Amino acid sequence: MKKGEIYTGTVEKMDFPNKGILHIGEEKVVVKNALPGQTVEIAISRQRKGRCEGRLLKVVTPAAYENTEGACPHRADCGGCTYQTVPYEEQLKIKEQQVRALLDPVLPAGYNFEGIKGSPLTKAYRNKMEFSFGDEFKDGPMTLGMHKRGSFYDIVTVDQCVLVHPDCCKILRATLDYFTEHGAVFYKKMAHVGYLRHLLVRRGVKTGEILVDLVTSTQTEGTWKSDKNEEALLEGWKEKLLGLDLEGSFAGILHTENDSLADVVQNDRTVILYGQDFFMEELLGLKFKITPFSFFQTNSLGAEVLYETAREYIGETDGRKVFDLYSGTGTIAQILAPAAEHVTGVEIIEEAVEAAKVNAAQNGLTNCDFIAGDVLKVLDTLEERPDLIVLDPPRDGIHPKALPKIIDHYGCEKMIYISCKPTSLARDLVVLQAKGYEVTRVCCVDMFPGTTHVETVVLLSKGEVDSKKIRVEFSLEDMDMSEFQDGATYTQIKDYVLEHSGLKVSNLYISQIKRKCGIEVGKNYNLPKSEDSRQPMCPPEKEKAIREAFKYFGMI
Ligand SMILES: C[S@@+](CC[C@H](N)C(=O)[O-])C[C@H]1O[C@@H](n2cnc3c(N)ncnc32)[C@H](O)[C@@H]1O
Repeated sequence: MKKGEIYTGTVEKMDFPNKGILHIGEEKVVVKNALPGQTVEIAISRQRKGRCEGRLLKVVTPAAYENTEGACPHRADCGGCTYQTVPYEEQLKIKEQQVRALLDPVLPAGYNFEGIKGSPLTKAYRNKMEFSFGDEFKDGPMTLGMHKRGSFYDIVTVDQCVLVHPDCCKILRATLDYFTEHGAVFYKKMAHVGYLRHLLVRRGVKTGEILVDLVTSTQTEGTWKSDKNEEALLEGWKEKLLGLDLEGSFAGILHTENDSLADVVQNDRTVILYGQDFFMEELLGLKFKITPFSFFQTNSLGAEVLYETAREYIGETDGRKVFDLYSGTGTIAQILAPAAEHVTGVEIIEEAVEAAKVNAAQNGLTNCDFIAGDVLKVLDTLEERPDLIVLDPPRDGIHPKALPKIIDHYGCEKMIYISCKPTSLARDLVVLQAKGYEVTRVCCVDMFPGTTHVETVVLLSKGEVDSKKIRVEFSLEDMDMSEFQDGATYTQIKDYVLEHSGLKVSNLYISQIKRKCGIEVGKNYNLPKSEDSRQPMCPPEKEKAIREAFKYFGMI
């Protein structure tokens, strides 16, 4: 098979998270976003080391189970939801199969997999959305919404997005119309010029409280046409929002300045234009204060199912000391605190830790402490010995140096691992089992209907180390074994860079920076073939992001 050749075939299954698998003759081809049962036309995009990848050109025949009724009108363009046309029961089946396919090779045969729990809401379930300003076509009119499927630049206006409450869509539309009317220009992320960057909308599903934050650059000179100064421009925007006919009510309208080169929603300075800089949400009878940039599960009702599941797995906490590692705004800590003797939460985002402290006080909990810092470092300073540990790390899983530390220094009878990425979970479970933990219960909770994401909850109990029980027969195609060695794989580094800076980096760039940092790259790997051959050199912005990933993975 050659790059560019076009074929038609039927998708057999979908590997995590969105890799449709089909065979053209004897050849296995991986096609992103192609659903099982669909007959698709594809163009071969990559053929390397026995792995063939194709680009989806069109769906020739939909799968028998697909149903477009009530599906999102933006689904063809927006990169957000792959499973829009898949009935919910079928989505759950696909996700369950994908998680099992990743866990089966690393867990003992017959392990206790308890299935998948669905989300109480399958539409309008998200309490948070980050929209970007941009355009859909080169020099087209300004848009505000999500990245077009597979595109780094093009933005599709998603004012009928089905994942959020209609209030959020009205706010999006009003904001886009207002700034278009005033001739404001969006920030071009490669040229680093322009004003409007992102619109963050958070709305409590239980409380109906709305927090809106407009993120702009500080470039005010010549970036809009109306005669208003910045203050007047933002005042007009605020008034427009306050005049909307919404079901919920505004807790706050904010303006954040961000001049970072990376395309991520973050703040340099936030000003309150109306109300306050947080909104309240309720989970399992507790109240939580949520600030614009702190982590809070995006599906409030789904989070209740997730936390109930974790609480059930944990069982008795009476008189126990608990560590909640990667605690965010302290939700899990506070759900466990009423019965526990003491709970310690550790979280890297200071804003989230401050919110956790306020939340615990408001919920009348006096036996929780929250520490701001990197789990890897904070673990060295804790004197308390926990009876139980809850691990809820970010997508990359637990830092390769932090996991052995957690087990060796604090390893207690029971641990709960909540994971939003089954590949990193599978990797960490190998380490946990090798260190004597047994997986006693596993189940999935779907917090993200319509999308390919899924959460997995695992109960681990300390048992005897029995190497025969530990199966490490990985398919190298699904998982790179070098993930278990010191440092990180190229895929992990790429994922980290994309997630934390919004930048895409190539293997070539990573290897260039590895060399600069004196890290082993492998003989002749990505070296130019001859002295005068020209290779693109990693731009400074990407170098910075790659170095940050190296630091995160403890490689420098
Ligand atoms: C999946 S969230 C879980 C949050 C919380 N348990 C909840 O359910 O809301 C992961 C959290 O880990 C935090 N985090 C990421 N890296 C960290 C690190 N190295 N040390 C401590 N916290 C970290 C993130 O800021 C985020 O709040």
